[in-house]
Amino acid sequence: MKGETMKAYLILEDGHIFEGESFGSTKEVICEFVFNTSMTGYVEVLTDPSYAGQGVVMTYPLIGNYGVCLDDQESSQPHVEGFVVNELSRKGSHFRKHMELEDYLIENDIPGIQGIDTRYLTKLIRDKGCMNGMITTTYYDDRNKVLEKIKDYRVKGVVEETTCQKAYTLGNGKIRVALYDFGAKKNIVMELVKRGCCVTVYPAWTLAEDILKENYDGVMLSNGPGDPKECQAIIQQIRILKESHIPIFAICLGHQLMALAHGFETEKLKYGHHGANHPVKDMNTKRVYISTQNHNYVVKNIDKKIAKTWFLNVNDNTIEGIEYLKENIKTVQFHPEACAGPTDTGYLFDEFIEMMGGNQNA
Ligand SMILES: NC(=O)CC[C@H](N)C(=O)O
Repeated sequence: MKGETMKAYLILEDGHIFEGESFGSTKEVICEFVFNTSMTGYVEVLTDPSYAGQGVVMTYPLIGNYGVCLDDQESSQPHVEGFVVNELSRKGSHFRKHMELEDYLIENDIPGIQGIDTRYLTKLIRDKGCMNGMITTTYYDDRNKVLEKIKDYRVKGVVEETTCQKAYTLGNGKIRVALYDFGAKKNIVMELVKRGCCVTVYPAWTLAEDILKENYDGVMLSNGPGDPKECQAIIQQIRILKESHIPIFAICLGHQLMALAHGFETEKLKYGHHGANHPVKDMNTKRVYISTQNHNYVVKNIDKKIAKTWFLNVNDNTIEGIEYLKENIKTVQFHPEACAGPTDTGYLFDEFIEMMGGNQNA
């Protein structure tokens, strides 16, 4: 409750218990915890649908200091299940601020816990891998009972939860793009609209034939939450799309699903990449860009007869982008639409425009 301090606990599946102070909603949640290394952009983090099923630990120690500007939301509401910070700034200061972070979390029923040694917690997740956990204001005498529940938790069915319910169109440019929404961030649409596109956003369960019959200039596959291998029905539709030779650009979950549609494999990383400071190398030009990332899974291997690695992660050499050799398809694991975050790779949207034949009016 706002104004009052109430104890809260973060209980991890390995038995670690952190005591802190509750903020935002006081409801109890169980989710998978990951850490995010961004120094700013907590509103964008909270509202990135790819976090559905996950709780986020911010490594930057002071969160909330510029409040919440609703225009910064990446979707209509937060998708993070729980929020862990070292110190919550109760009073934010910014000329664009609509409300305090705490009020925003109360309004959206998202529990937060502050006063946590997030440096220790991050090291723990880095050493042991991302873990399930619970945020609760209840003190449990019998921890074993809740530990069972915590361990049993799985991130599941989250694309269905975050995709739009009905198709809608934004922008009135000449280039017509269909965007498959697996839990899309708003800024993907905005980057396309800015470049003269008219974007129709489709629910994740849309059939490829319904998109193909509209004769779009290109298709975008969005980011989204969960394990890409869960999305078998979508992968089937992507196979149909790619057979049609329509230009396709994909980001994050879309990139993983396109790889699976080609018979490549994905795997889960130990603690994923979540932050606005991940260096990626363009293997064609050997240039390094700083990118924003939020993923737990990666494409493990590609068939060199079908595709080549386009980007590599400079920290751990994982695949960050794929170019398909004989198809008009390019995909990236990171977020060129990042907002807030580095905009270094925004030019990839220009490349997509080129893939669709260019824009005379741009
Ligand atoms: N941002 C995304 O699209 C994330 C993709 C996928 N859910 C992962 O964790 O790897």
